[in-house]
Amino acid sequence: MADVIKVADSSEMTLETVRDSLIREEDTIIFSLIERAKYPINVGAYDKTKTAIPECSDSLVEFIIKETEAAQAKCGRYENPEEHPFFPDGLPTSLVPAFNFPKILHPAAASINVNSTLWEVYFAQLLPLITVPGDDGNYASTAVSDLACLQALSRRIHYGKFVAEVKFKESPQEYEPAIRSQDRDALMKLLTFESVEERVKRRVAKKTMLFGQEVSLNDNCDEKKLKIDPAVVSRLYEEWVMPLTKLVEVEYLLRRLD
Ligand SMILES: O=C(O)C(=O)C[C@]1(C(=O)O)C=C[C@@H](O)C=C1
Repeated sequence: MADVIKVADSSEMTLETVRDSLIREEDTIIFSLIERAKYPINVGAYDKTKTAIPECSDSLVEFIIKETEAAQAKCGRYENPEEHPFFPDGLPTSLVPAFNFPKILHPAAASINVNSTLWEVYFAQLLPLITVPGDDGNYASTAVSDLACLQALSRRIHYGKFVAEVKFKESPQEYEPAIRSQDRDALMKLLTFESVEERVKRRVAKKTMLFGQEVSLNDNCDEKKLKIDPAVVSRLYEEWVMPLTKLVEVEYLLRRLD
């Protein structure tokens, strides 16, 4: 049986353990992208004029995400420093008893939320790469799949706060001068590990190949039947997922000595 999952406190977090969390999140992201790719692009889900819900001027996807976030906020989802809403304004407060999440991050972390950028990138650039053109009318299921992708991507990207905290704690003397001079470029250079990024790109492509294949009892994987293209997932990581994670790391470090 699997070990009981334990919540790490700051003294237990290392660069290795935070990287392990990013690796585990890859699975969630890839499975959610595979689920979204089951439907065509379904532009009707994104068209504000097509929602037809009384007194609602949002698209169906906005409607579903706002309503879901409100329900999840009441259940305490956003009390967890790893979770960030897409529509933070006016969210209801949690109705459930507070869980004592370990205080690992600097309090300024709470002001960092790059979900509006992720939202733009996801709908304008990423979605057309993983879906085929067409409309099968499954707008509600499509929107629910979008939410799963967005939440998984958002959790991964904002985990950059924990990565940055660990890096800072491991060598404050390296980071402090750049933080004091608010030098974004220097911070970006310090926190970048190109060889790690190369491994991430190769691993997500490999996972996409494994998770997205047709499983047959007779023969081996038919690469022509992959549910999404491994090269596309590798590209998503290179162009958006890792750059946004690094943006979160820089934003966090800039405020780390406040
Ligand atoms: O592993 C790290 O050190 C991270 O900061 C995470 C990450 C990533 O997004 O995967 C980002 C920056 C590094 O260049 C390498 C990888």
